Amino acid sequence: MAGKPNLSTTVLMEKIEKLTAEDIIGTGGFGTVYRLVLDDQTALAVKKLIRGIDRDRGFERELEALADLKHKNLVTLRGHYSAPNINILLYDLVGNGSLDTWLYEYEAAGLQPLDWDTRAKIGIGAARGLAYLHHDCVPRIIHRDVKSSNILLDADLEARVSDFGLAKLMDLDKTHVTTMVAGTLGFLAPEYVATGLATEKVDIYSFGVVLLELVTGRHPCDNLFKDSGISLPQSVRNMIDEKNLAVVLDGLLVGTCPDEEVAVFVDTALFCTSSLPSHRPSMAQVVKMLEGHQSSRPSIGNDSIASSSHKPR
Ligand SMILES: Nc1ncnc2c1ncn2[C@@H]1O[C@H](COP(=O)(O)OP(=O)(O)OP(=O)(O)O)[C@@H](O)[C@H]1O
Repeated sequence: MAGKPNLSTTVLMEKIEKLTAEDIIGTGGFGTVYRLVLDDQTALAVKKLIRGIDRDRGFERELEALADLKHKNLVTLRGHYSAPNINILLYDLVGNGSLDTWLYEYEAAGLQPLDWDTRAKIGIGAARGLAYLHHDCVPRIIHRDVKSSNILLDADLEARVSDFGLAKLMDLDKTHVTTMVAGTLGFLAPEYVATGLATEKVDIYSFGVVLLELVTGRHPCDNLFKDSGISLPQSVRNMIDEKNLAVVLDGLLVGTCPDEEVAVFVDTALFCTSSLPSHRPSMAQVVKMLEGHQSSRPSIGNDSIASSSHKPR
């Protein structure tokens, strides 16, 4: 077992073996995630991978490199454990769920809709996390599966990017069967779908889609886009060409946010989702563009849309 928790592997594995269906947080393409609270109240997310990790192929080294990464906008990998029949990743538990739940299922989850300031904070935080992976890690890390369900929110609704590095590991092991390439259609850069070749620009495209989710409140896999064959970025481009920014704004935000801030987010998102990868900005540029909007912004709020009165799930 690599990384933290302050427990012997045996004790930890005993606790993990006792996890039941009641402890399940959710299931994704790589496996099932459980909540585990240790005696010292450390809360962990235990990801049980559906297929094995081949320990001879450098995965241990890769996982150890991932466990070394610390950034306030990344979900920390605390450890991993591989044995013939069990492969486990241990992460910090991020207590407030994923961004997609907050955007699309907030009513069912008993949450308040996200206000503009919080959405802007989440966009900037996620951009910083991704910029760290692209620019500050050696070798650099391409996420490959950037999407709103991989952006978790902590107690302060700060973004924590999850699942980085995992797509590459599992792709090497050919276990991720959700799509031919890692990722979810709707978020994927066209050249990634066509070639399967992942570069930083693939993440930047997907991040642009996430920015559009924050602004429009629309999921890129919405039937509307599937039926029309037009992607979320293309649909926003078309609408802005024809009319103005207000037509693309999430109805929940109308009248609550300054046009110039929304414009910065939309411009950045459209820049990120340029069809030619070479026309897309770097993540460092994205952070600068998004941060640029903050300095002189007036605070405009709407009491019906809360940021601080969220309820934990
Ligand atoms: N560190 C964590 N803290 C809290 N919840 C988590 C954590 N990691 C994952 N989850 C939750 O567990 C569930 C499954 O997550 P997982 O990352 O396996 O799949 P996904 O992102 O939903 O889908 P995919 O595998 O296709 O990317 C999701 O509801 C996710 O929000």
